[in-house]
Amino acid sequence: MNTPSQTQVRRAIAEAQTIVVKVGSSSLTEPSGHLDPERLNALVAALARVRLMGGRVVLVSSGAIAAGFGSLGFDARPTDVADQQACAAVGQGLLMAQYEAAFAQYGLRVGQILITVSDTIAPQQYRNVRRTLERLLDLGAVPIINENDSLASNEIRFGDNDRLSALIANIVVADALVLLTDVDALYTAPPNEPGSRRIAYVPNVETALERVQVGGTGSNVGTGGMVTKMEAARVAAVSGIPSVLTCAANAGPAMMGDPVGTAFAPIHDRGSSRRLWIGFAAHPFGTLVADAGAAAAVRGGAASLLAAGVVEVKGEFAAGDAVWIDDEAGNHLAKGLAGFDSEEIPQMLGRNTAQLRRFLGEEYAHPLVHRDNLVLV
Ligand SMILES: Nc1ncnc2c1ncn2[C@@H]1O[C@H](COP(=O)(O)OP(=O)(O)O)[C@@H](O)[C@H]1O
Ligand SMILES: N[C@@H](CCC(=O)OP(=O)(O)O)C(=O)O
Repeated sequence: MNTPSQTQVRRAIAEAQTIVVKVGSSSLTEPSGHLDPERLNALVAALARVRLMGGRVVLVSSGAIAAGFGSLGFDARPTDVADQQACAAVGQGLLMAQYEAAFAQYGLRVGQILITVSDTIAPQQYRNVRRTLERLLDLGAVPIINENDSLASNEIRFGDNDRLSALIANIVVADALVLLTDVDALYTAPPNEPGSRRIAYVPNVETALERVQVGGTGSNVGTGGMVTKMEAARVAAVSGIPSVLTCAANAGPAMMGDPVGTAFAPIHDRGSSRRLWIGFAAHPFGTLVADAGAAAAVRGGAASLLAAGVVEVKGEFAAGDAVWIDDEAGNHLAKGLAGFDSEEIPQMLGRNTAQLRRFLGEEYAHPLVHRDNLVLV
């Protein structure tokens, strides 16, 4: 696709019908670990304006842990995972109470959705999340999403909400993603470094990253810093979604297409959101090793992975879990959702569909990974 100009990208954001806005912990709380109602209300005012003008707004809000630790008696954001989960359980309620009251001033309802990575990998859950979000938007409500910190196991937590917001933008087929944080833009290096300069427009986030020095969080409540925000902007860009990164105080102007913060152009046309979700979110639990023929077929982009072309299965997984598809040299070719439990697969390897049907029964006469559930990496 042709690279759009900054003006075109800003205009696309201003005209977005469905918009996903992500706000970080540091933009909603005081360092002491209490919500800052003034900043939260200012953000809600900007979002309500877009909603009342007919836009469909999804808010991905961090801040549960930051809002909870002060009330639970911690002096600072705890580092122990169980402490963080307890703080999130308390803080999420406090956060939603504030949002409910703030949106109610504009006659708007909010709906809370808490998501874990593992909840959203299985096709059934993916469809449920999508359907609930769409119905909330159709009913005029503002969905407010956070990671389900109290349940998510640490190994597969997103941890920050930046990447989650880009995946949500995919799910709701958003026209724009707005990343709000405590710095007004992306800089050529962390803003406290002398000589770092604001970047107003990034036509290709993948190549730009080679020239920008991004660092971790600059606050004591945020997570991920600019690294995960760039990853979110990249996921949005390759999904065909323009994005803008700025500080929460600039939320209104950013959504109006004013030249604030940093705008990122889309770098591909839109793909299937479900496939993108598998590619970006699904955490692989094992590996299917393809022989040369199957590897070539998978690389071609339109083939399912058949048991006849698989030489080895590694790891333990259940049907519906994500797996890597590797070639025999160990290169990752694709990510996909397995059609069978790992323990069922060894007896299927090397057999064609007719043999699977004859020896194992009709229920085994299917691909190990169907092409609809497979994304090249
Ligand atoms: N190149 C960069 N440009 C801008 N900010 C950067 C850069 N590298 C690192 N940062 C840091 O990223 C921080 C924002 O991330 P984070 O603290 O995780 O915020 P949030 O809570 O909003 O997710 C900024 O405050 C800044 O200190
Ligand atoms: N889900 C967590 C998000 C953790 C976090 O701090 O994220 P962020 O501020 O977006 O870097 C919370 O609500 O506290």
